[in-house]
Amino acid sequence: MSDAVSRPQTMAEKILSRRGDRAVYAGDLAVVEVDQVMVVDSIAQSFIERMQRDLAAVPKFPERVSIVIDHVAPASTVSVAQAQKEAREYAAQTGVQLFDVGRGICHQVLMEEGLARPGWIVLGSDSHSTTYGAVAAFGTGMGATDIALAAASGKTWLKVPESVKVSFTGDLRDGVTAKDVALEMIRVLGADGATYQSIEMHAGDRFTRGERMTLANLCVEAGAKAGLVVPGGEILTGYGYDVPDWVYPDDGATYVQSVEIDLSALNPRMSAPNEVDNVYDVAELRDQLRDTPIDQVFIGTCTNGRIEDLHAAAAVLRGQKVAPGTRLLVIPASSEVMEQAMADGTLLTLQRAGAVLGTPGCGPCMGRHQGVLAPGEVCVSTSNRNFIGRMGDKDARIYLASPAVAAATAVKGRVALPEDVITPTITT
Ligand SMILES: CC(C)[C@H](C(=O)O)[C@@H](O)C(=O)O
Ligand code: SF4
Repeated sequence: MSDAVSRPQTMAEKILSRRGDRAVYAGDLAVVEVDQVMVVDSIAQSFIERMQRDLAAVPKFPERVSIVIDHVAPASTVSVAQAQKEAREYAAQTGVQLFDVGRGICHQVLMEEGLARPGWIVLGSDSHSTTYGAVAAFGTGMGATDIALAAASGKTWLKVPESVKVSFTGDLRDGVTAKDVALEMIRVLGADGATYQSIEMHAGDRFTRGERMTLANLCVEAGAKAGLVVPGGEILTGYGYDVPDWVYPDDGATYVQSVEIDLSALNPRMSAPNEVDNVYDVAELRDQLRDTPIDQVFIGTCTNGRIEDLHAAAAVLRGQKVAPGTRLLVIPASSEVMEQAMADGTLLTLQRAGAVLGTPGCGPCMGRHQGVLAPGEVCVSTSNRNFIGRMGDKDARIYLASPAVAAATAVKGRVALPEDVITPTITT
């Protein structure tokens, strides 16, 4: 055991050891305490059924369980409304926390509420729960049964994942964003290139919390179990987090693969249908798609619906108009983001440019409501998935990009770069 304890560990191994009762390494089975269990509306009914019917249990620590009504909010059909009503009643009965219609997308809300913190284990009934890795929390998605077991017992078990080390070097050029980095990372790793692995991202002090969320969010698109960003920058200084010393990976920890991404060499990137790792330079697709009108542009989601994303879009859209024939939907990731964007005039800028604003939540991201696509339609979206049928009809096509590229595309009605819209100011 003492020998085992002294072996260098990755971040995933560190967190799973700390929240369990022994030192664990990739391949071991770990039984760990769970700091937060998050349930989304779409899964709430099966979660409640597992708790009540299968386990005959109540949440062991109600304050460690949250239900978020975000995926289809406000409700679109009677059956959705009924499921949400049951979720509300369940929260009232058991004392678990409820974040109702309009509060926002689960991952954004948990982060804003301080329900994901460095060194924690956060389980969500949603695959993009890797997002919590932005603040060095081991976040991962699980199905209703595992989520219910964790809520009932306060614990979970899992196989400790192997880790992939991704090191970022250099600095981003102007106009290149964390979304471009995330898309490039998924291209390099491949859509199933990190299956059941933890992607450990070494970024130094680069990237804000929101940008780190974008990076960790996309990790599941390489199949990852978790996406952990080594704490630095704003995480140490900006949000009052207590970042424990033990959370950092050890020198000499074991990685299955090490990848280096030179940020200074990156251009704005875009993922073409129908796989997230199908990534090209925007400039290349702009040329290829010169004659393809874009029907819908969607700015929002847990990937890119934060205030900095709306600012980036507004910077391009200020004084411009959305192209005739193109719809621009903007859905802030949370009520907090919406309030900030209201207070600083961002929403007015977007609205004046012709954007349609929606209730904070997932919006049309997974094709359930608020902007689904018709057969043959083409959409540029700031979300994280472009699979066949993801946003509506199976013959619609989805391109994934950063908010600035999405905004430029809305103005041009064709795939475009911000510089196609904004003329650089010449200073003397
Ligand atoms: C509804 C939910 C379970 C789903 C997920 O797991 O990710 C959704 O959020 C998505 O993005 O496809
Ligand atoms: S915004 Fe999209 S990706 Fe994120 S949780 Fe909602 S449906 Fe899933």
